[in-house]
Amino acid sequence: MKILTAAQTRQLDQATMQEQHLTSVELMERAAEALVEWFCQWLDQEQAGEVLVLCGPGNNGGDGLAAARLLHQSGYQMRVALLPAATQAADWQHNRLHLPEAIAVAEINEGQLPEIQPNTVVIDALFGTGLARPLGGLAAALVRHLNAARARVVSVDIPSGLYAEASQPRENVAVRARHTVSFGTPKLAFLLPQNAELVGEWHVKDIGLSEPFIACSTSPWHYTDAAAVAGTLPARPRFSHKGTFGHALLLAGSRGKIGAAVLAANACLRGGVGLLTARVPGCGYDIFQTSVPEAMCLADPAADYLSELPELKPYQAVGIGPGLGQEDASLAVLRQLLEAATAPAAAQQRPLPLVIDADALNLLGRHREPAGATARKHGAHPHPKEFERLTEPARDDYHRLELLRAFAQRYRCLVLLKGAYSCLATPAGELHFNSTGNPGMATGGSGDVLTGLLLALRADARLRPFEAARLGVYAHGRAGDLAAEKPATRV
Ligand SMILES: NC(=O)C1=CN([C@@H]2O[C@H](COP(=O)(O)OP(=O)(O)OC[C@H]3O[C@@H](n4cnc5c(N)ncnc54)[C@H](O)[C@@H]3O)[C@@H](O)[C@H]2O)[C@H](O)CC1
Ligand SMILES: [K+]
Repeated sequence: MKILTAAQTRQLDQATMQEQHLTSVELMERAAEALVEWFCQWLDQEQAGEVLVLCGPGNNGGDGLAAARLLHQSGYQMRVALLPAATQAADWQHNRLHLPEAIAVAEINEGQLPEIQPNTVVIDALFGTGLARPLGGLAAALVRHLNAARARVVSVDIPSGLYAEASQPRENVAVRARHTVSFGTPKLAFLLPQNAELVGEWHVKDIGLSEPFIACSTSPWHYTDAAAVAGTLPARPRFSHKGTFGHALLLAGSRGKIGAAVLAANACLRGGVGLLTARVPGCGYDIFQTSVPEAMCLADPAADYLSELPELKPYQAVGIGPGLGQEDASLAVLRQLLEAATAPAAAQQRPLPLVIDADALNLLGRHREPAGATARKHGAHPHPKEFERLTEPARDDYHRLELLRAFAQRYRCLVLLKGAYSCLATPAGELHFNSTGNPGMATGGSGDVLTGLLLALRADARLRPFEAARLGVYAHGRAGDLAAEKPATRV
């Protein structure tokens, strides 16, 4: 799914109206209906009590007025407060005229901010994608008043005061919503950790916006949902054999961290790799062979860490990092691997795909390796701290995305920045945010499992690098989501 800018969203509205012969009032009605449908499923009339709708002067406020009417018709007890402005949008005026008289309407002023209790349900329809500048004056005072009340807030389209895709100073005032109900496509702002407390849980409702327009729109931002990965994984042909799916090499483990190698290896096998060989330090040989009997194992001559790179000829992909440790000898192995994988004399028919993670990235960051030499044609997946070690400290989440994008473009590699919405940057400058996964996965070993899964998919020559990476990240999160759905086993 594409993530569009506020400007593109306005064009999308126009295109939808033209294509479907709709008036703007009708499109607003669709948005309000979608919001109300969500609202009614969230809280019934009794649970909601009195619902206060705060309306700004634009179409976001118009959505709020239309929703107030529809909720009133569904039996909710409604109250509306209007933010004064010199002019109001035409569709706002239409919906103001059609607001049932039974709904109490008040105009907000500095000395008389609406009464909001902690149990009040508030629909925030002050500003949406038309926000043109930071909130100030009465609007800012109102939003501060709302936030201080700690009420249950549902923001329409986007929390008022938050820009859809632009960075903004943290001191800017914005609504802190419990839920944000948006239309058509998600906003970039929803996917960034720094906005999590404002956006709350977000929901994107389909209001039938123009598919052809969305398909033609260009955007560097994408949201990987089930539809995006559907059909990516090639079927396993009946006459396939283990060679069909590739032979992967995993370089992992050090004393005390052989578990990381085991986790990555198991994930690689479950990811469907044809053959897996793991190179582990001498101390890990017995542990590994016992824990992962399906894999082959090469013991490194050093007991506690990896010190030698094995022959690479047999492999279609190499993964390095899980539990690798920080020994200089292991950094030397990593350097040899990077050199061998990129050297023109390499025997492979295609550049040897690498999956670089965890301690391997820390090694690169600690030694400030020239990133071009290390990352070219490879896939790396750091978490934010690891990424900063590879680049520079980010001013905020938007800046981090810029750094990520620039890094992937400059060094022509796929880079996955791990987080709640892990972001995969491509050499073409696209950013793909993953939709799956849950906080239960924020635990040691999750990253090792992802490395193993990505390694399996990269070893399968039938998948293109980007497709393999996007699918691996999606499937990893989905596995976590399925696990979270299972009832916990009590011992
Ligand atoms: N396809 C859709 O997603 C649909 C969205 N709809 C809703 O329309 C809004 C966008 O409406 P728009 O009129 O463009 O903008 P706003 O309502 O956000 O605000 C514009 C209004 O506010 C003034 N203004 C802007 N910034 C400030 C500020 N900082 N302080 C004070 N005043 C400000 C500006 O001058 C205008 O007067 C979208 O979010 C959806 O909620 C449609 O309903 C249908 C489809
Ligand atoms: K809003």
